[in-house]
Amino acid sequence: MIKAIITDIEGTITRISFVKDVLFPYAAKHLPEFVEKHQHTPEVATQLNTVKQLIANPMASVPEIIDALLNWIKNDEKVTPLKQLQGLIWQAGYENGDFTGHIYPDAFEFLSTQHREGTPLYVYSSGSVKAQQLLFEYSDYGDMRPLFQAYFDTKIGGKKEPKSYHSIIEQLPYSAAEVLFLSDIIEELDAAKTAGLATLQLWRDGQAQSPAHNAITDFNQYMSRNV
Ligand SMILES: CSCCC(=O)C(=O)COP(=O)(O)O
Ligand SMILES: [Mg+2]
Repeated sequence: MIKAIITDIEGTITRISFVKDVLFPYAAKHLPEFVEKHQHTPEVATQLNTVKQLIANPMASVPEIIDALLNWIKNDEKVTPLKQLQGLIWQAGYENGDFTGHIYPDAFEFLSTQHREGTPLYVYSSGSVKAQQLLFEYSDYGDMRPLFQAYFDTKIGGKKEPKSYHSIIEQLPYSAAEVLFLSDIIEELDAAKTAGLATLQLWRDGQAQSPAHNAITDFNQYMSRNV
């Protein structure tokens, strides 16, 4: 029996094009100035040091670090220091009203219903916890943060690695089999299933499907119990 739900964000409850065509370009546009300006604040300096390690260049200059980060944005690489910096950069965009966090209407209805009926909801996304909370605080439906119990990002591990799901389950008062993981990406669902979680794929944008996981095109199908 499912007692809790962990949801992915992009492609599952949020349109992929909102992330790719709105959030990523905003981050790319503002990242150089943001890094130049905040490079000495501890929160940013820690991430810049991690970038230096990842590009195996301990002496990398700020422009070289910026180039690496912009390249990762271009290739949609889920690299933790980039995701952490993106969260910090998007804050201004949300606060200035440049955009609101996209949530599919059926996803909002589903999450609200589950919350109302007492099913605890958790988030696991490659976007940083800060980025997740901003998206929900400034969502199309207003502040959705009260719907969620806790948030996980790649600080706990990559989403395609079973051990990340083991680590999350260790922090929850449920066994793996009692938790449903929602995602649009087969490799993430495979990793969750290997860790013992129940899985359900959201198949909204023609993503690859796998017979290993139930799939729905929107949450109305889940709510009418067609899965
Ligand atoms: C949390 S909003 C930003 C989304 C993002 O940066 C991202 O990489 C989305 O990855 P997900 O794991 O939610 O598919
Ligand atoms: Mg996703």
